[in-house]
Amino acid sequence: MSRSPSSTPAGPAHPADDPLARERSHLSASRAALRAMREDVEALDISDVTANWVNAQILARQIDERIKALADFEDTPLFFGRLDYLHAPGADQAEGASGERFYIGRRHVHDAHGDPMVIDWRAPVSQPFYRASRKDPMGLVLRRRFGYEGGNLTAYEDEHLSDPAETATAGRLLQQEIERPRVGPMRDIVATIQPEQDEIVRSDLSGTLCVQGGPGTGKTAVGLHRVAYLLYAHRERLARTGTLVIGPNRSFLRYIEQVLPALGELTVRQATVDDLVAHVEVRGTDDTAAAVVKGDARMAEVLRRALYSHVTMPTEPVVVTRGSRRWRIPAYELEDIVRELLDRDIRYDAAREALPQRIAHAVLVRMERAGEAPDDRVQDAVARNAAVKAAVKAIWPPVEPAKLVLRLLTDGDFLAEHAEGILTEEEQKAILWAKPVRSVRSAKWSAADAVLIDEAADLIERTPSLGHVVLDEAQDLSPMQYRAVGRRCTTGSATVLGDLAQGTTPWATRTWEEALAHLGKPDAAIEELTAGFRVPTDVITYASRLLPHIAPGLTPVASIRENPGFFEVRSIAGDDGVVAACEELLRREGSVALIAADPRVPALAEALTAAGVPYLSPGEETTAKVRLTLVPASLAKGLEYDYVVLDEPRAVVDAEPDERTGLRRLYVSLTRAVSGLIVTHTAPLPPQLS
Ligand SMILES: Nc1ncnc2c1ncn2[C@@H]1O[C@H](COP(=O)(O)OP(=O)(O)OP(=O)(O)O)[C@@H](O)[C@H]1O
Repeated sequence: MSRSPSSTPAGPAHPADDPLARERSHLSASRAALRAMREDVEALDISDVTANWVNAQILARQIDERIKALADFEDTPLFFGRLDYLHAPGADQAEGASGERFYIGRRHVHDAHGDPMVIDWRAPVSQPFYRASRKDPMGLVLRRRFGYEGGNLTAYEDEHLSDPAETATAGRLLQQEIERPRVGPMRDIVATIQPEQDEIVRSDLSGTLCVQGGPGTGKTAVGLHRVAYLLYAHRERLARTGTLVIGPNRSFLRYIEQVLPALGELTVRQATVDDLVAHVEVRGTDDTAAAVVKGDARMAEVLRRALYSHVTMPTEPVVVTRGSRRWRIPAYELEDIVRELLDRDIRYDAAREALPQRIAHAVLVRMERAGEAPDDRVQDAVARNAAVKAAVKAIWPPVEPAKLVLRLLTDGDFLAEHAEGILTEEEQKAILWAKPVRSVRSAKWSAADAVLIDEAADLIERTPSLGHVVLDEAQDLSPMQYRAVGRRCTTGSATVLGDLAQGTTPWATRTWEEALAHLGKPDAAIEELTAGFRVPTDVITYASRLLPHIAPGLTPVASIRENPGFFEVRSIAGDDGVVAACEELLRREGSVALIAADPRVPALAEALTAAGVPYLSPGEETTAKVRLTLVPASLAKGLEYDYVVLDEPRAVVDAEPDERTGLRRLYVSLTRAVSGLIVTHTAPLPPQLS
């Protein structure tokens, strides 16, 4: 590997001989070209091309979005790499096939002649930037990485991939990028995606992929870059069908929300599972026993049975009077029609809508036999006939999903009838509401109830499917929640990201195979990421002591950070010691979190306030003045900070209903720090840590 003079600006006297100066001039030229591209769009006059106001609005919005997508952010490098190919890549390559040298960046930039100045990192021609190796140079002679300070290009680093004399070393620029202190929300990793991550990012849209990875292995980053990649590779299809990123809670979504826009993707919806199933207002909570039963996949069958119990076999004939004639469809024939509809794989409402037409058809057959020649209009009229309507209402009445669930949860006999042989009596008792509830509106629905309503709604009417769904922190979902996500990608695919060791719900996934089956994607490939980009070696080694107790069989994360970080377990006398540890870490650069068991948070908030140390809540953006976030352990998942003070491990474990969940919560809390961790305690540490 050869290196530039790093950040020393001094170079040869003539800029033309100085490679760094040449690269800088390509950067300025690319910036100018991007500006010109933006100005071209801004100058578009649409007054002549749009016939009406609505079209003009749509076009204006598209132009607006395009202008936004063409923005040049001063401190974001426009390109971060360069590839010199031995030969021009095949003439069939989509972008820039004519040249042998390509600059790789966040977006495509071309000059006034349409020749590429910067190639989108997602283009096929860019792939060797992430994948080429000495073993397989992929046609490259040179891979160059650029170092920036703010928006200024200050360094570069070369790999001559086909030069046998050059030895492979971990690049310093790459390492620097990985070790950069964290400030504010999550940022993209587009300049440093690693080969095993790139394989996930670029894997095909058609298949579902599940990624098991320990803390800080880049699952979230990979999932977000995968969306950006898929939107590039399948722009039209996904614009039609839509993409969705699902995260565990609001603060997590706020933490990741800027990554996709920074990659130029402004249209991806980000939501929690609760958002997806928000059919009712959630104001209640379940005890664990109830939540476990409600989240169990067997509930789907209970709901199905309860719904279809509304279908009543006809006992009376339908008699349709038209003019002077009466047409009679006997009960046994109606029954055949109903049975045939029940056997078909269609939703409850689709069958309900088909029923009047089927009955009308039976009437028409009789009319024809009697020598009449009825047409489609007659069939429609018969289907709307009062007698037919009344029969349909009696046989296949409309059902409201929330009312169905309400009845199951409040009417013990109704529940018993449909849960017979599926749920035990005890399980039924666990989910029955103690007090009667009058209406859907007055019910205190829980999050698990909303998922049941979503299941019922889907039994009645098919939920539309998106093109691709990324499901992060997937290990925590209940089987019923997996089903809710799965029905949103029945005709699309999913990327499932998670860590079995970080499962902290009572229903947390035991195996990915099981989870994928509930999701409806049993054939998904399962990949594992084990290189850790976040947590320093000493810290991850300490946290990994818990692995045999929380997820035996999982591979511990191997930290690839060179910076050894800073790690201390400190016995203290009281909350003053916690505040002191925070103040100590605040003297360093970067973000600081105080993570504590949820019940400890109020006392610590008071201690910080008393000491005059300002702090934020998770999801609030840090400022130069306030860099400390007080994080309840229950919200720490998925987040990261430069420095962490972890308060009282024993309390973190004890705050959970059982020890294994407690230890998993502790594992999550211990693995949030990038540069350093202080564990403070007054009580003895959990023995599993020793
Ligand atoms: N290839 C990479 N280059 C630079 N930074 C990376 C790379 N991959 C991951 N990171 C960084 O490592 C940190 C951890 O990544 P991320 O949050 O995606 O991990 P995770 O596996 O989702 O962790 P957790 O299980 O704790 O949620 C992030 O700051 C991310 O930007």
